[in-house]
Amino acid sequence: MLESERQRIDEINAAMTRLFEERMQVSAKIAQVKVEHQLSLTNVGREQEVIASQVAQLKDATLAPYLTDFYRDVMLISKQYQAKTIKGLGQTK
Ligand SMILES: O=C(O)C(=O)C[C@]1(C(=O)O)C=C[C@@H](O)C=C1
Repeated sequence: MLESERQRIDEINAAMTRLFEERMQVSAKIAQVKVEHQLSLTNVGREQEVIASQVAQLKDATLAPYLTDFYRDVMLISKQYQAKTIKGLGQTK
């Protein structure tokens, strides 16, 4: 019971983990540019744009509120990582 569904979830999780890691690496690079140009970490307009464009790609529109929450969480985690990255800049240890 549920073996094949859990196996598929495991495969999807593995793909998401790989993409998560890649996304966080890009996020850290953005953080460095933001420091150099003295930009704030949060860009509300960009966050709205990300959510709207991803929601528009859904085939099942009933998932819109869940995908919105998902990207809100992803971007919050991204900003937490950016803040930690920035704190580490210029430190020798
Ligand atoms: O695009 C940016 O400016 C980012 O810092 C990336 C990102 C994201 O993780 O997608 C994170 C924080 C911003 O508020 C908007 C988007």
